[in-house]
Amino acid sequence: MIKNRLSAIILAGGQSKRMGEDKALLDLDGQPLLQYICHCAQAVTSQVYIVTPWVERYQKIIPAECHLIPEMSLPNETPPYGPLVGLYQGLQQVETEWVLALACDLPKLNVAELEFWCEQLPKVNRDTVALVAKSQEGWEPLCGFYNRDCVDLFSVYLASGKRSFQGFLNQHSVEELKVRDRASLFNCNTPDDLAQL
Ligand SMILES: Nc1nc2c(ncn2[C@@H]2O[C@H](COP(=O)(O)OP(=O)(O)OP(=O)(O)O)[C@@H](O)[C@H]2O)c(=O)[nH]1
Ligand SMILES: [Mg+2]
Repeated sequence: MIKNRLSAIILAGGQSKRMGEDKALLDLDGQPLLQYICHCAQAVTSQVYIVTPWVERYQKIIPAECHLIPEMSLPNETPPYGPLVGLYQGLQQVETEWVLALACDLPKLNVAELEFWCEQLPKVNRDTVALVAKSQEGWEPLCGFYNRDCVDLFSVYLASGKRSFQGFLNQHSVEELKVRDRASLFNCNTPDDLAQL
């Protein structure tokens, strides 16, 4: 039932400074990490989008049914604009009531876990604008769901010059997404993280 109410936005426009090479292209059991994330997302929605400034780089590696959204330049700002801007730009392109937001550096994400997350969506309160996982460090903004209403909230937030996802999530009506398999939140940011896999 949720499938046509839900789309997914994967962000793949980070600098990968800590990794030293593009995380989206890391090899995970023979497939690029971004491709793996696309396949996971496709298990819960047929509408999968990737927001990136590097459309050509990823065109060949993503499944044919997934759509690339080119990240637009912002006037008077130099890239990188950060993940909140990426999600905002993606949200403007989708039509579903809810969007699953994902990072491209989640090698332990899996379909069973995403299905568990999706089951929580119909139970959120009416005024909830996002359902997002939390860890010891705080919100995990790219492991969660955002209501389309967030487009307007992001717009106001960004216009005030703010870019922090934590700040945004703390100031709105956000519920904590229950996570069954904590490993699925594992963020592969550094060569050491990669070696752990
Ligand atoms: N489209 C888009 N995605 C971004 C941007 N910044 C970060 N992301 C994505 O957001 C997710 C989380 O990024 P991080 O792991 O925090 O940082 P990163 O920039 O990829 O890597 P570092 O340079 O090491 O901090 C990844 O999927 C990134 O590709 C951005 O400016 N635009
Ligand atoms: Mg990360």
